[in-house]
Amino acid sequence: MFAFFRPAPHRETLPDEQIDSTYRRLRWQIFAGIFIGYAGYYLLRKNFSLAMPFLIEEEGYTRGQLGLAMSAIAISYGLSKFLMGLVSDRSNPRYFLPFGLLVSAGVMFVFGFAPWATSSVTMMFILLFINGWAQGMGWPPSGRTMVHWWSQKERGGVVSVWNVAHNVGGGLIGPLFLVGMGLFNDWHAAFYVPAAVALLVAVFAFMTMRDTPQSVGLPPIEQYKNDYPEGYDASHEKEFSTKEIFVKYILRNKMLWLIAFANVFVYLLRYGVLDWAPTYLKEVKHFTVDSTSWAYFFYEWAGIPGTLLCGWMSDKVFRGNRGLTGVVFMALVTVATVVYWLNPPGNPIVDMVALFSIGFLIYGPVMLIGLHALELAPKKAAGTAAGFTGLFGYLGGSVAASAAMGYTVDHFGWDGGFVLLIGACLLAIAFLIPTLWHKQIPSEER
Ligand SMILES: O=P(O)(O)OC[C@H](O)CO
Repeated sequence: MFAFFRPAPHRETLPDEQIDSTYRRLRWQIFAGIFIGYAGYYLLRKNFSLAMPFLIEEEGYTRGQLGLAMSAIAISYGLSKFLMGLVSDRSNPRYFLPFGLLVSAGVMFVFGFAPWATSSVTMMFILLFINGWAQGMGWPPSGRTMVHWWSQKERGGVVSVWNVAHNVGGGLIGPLFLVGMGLFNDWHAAFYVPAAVALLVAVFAFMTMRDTPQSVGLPPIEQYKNDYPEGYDASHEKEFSTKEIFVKYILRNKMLWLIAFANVFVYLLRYGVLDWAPTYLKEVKHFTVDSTSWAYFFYEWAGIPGTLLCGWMSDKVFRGNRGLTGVVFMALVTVATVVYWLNPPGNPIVDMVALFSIGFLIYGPVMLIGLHALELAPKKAAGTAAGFTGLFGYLGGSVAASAAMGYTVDHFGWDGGFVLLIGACLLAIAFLIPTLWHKQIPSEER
C-alpha cells in the first residue's frame, strides 16, 4: 500500500532563468496547501465533542462513556503521528496529506449518516480510533514539506505561521456547526458539514502541494538559498531507510528525548486546561453555557498571536535558543494558571483574561517543540522526529489530561487538579532546561 505514496522522482533541473520565479510561485502555492490542509485536519479532530451533548440527551450515554470513546483519538493520534511520520518521511506529501484527510472525512460521514456508528461505545471507540490514526497523517507531511522548501534560516518564521493553521481550523468547528444546524436542523451536522469542507480541502491540498524541489526540476533549498546546515552533503538528498531514521536519528538523539518528555507536560497543560475549561468554569466559577463557549473560543484563538510572538521572539530576542524561549513561556503560563485557579468566583473578567493568557502562552511552546524536533534531525527524518515528540505529547500528556486530571479532581477536588497542572508546568521547564545549552544559530546569522 505504501508504494502508492512513494516519493516523486527527481526531474531534470529547469533552466537558470526559471529557477527563481518557479521557486517563489511554488513556495506560496505549497504553503497555502499545507496551511489550509492542516486547518482542514483540525475541522475533524475535535468535532465529536460538539455532538456529545446530543448523544447524552438523545442516546443516553454518560459523560464517562463518551470520554472513554474520545480517548481513542488521543491514543491513536499519538501512535500514528509517530508511526505514520516514519512512513511520511519516505512518502510524497502531495498524496499522503490529502489521503489522511479523505479517510478522516469518510469516518465522519459514517458518523453523520449511519445510525449504527453511535450504537455502542465500542463502535464509537473503533471509529474514533480510525479517525485519530488518519489524523496522524497531517503533521508529518507538512513538516517534510517545510524542511524541503524553506531553508534553516527561514524555518522559525515559516513553522510558526504554519502552526496557527491548527488554531484556525480548531476555532472554525463551532461556527461551522452553527451553520450546519441552521441549514439542516440536525445535530449530525457536527459530523457531515466539516467532513464535506474537509473533502474540498483535500482536493485543494492535492492540487497545490508538491513533493521535493528536485521533483519539479528545482535545486535543493540549501543550494537555492545558499544556506547549508552543519555537515550537509549530497547524502542529505537521499531518502533514508526506516531503520536508519529510527535508530540513528531518533533513538540515539538525546536532545529529542528531552523535548519529547517536556512535551508530555506541555500537552498535559494544553489539554488539561482546554478539555476541562467548560466543566471547571461552570462548576466552580458559575459560568453560563454561552460564556463557557466563548471562553473556549478565546483560548484557541489567543494561540494565534501567541504562537507568532513566540516564533518571532525565539528568533529575534532569544537568538534561536528554542529551549530558553520555551522556558520563559512556560514560566509565564504557570503564573496565568495560578491566577485561573486562585481567582475567586464572581470575577469572570479575570477568569477570561487568565484563560486567554494561558491560550496565548501555551501554543508557543507547543509550536517550538515541533520546530525544535524538525531542527534536530536531517530533513529526510524530520517528520519522524516531530512525530516522536507527538507520541509523548498525546500518549502521555493528552491521555493524562483526561484520565489523571479526572481522577485527581474526583478524589482531591479542583485544588488537586490545579496542583497537577502546575506540577506539569514545572516539569516541562525542568526537561527544557538541559536543552538551553543546545543553541540554534539565529535566523539571519546562519
Ligand atoms: O497537536 P498537533 O499534533 O496537532 O500539533 C499541533 C501543533 O501544530 C504543534 O506544533
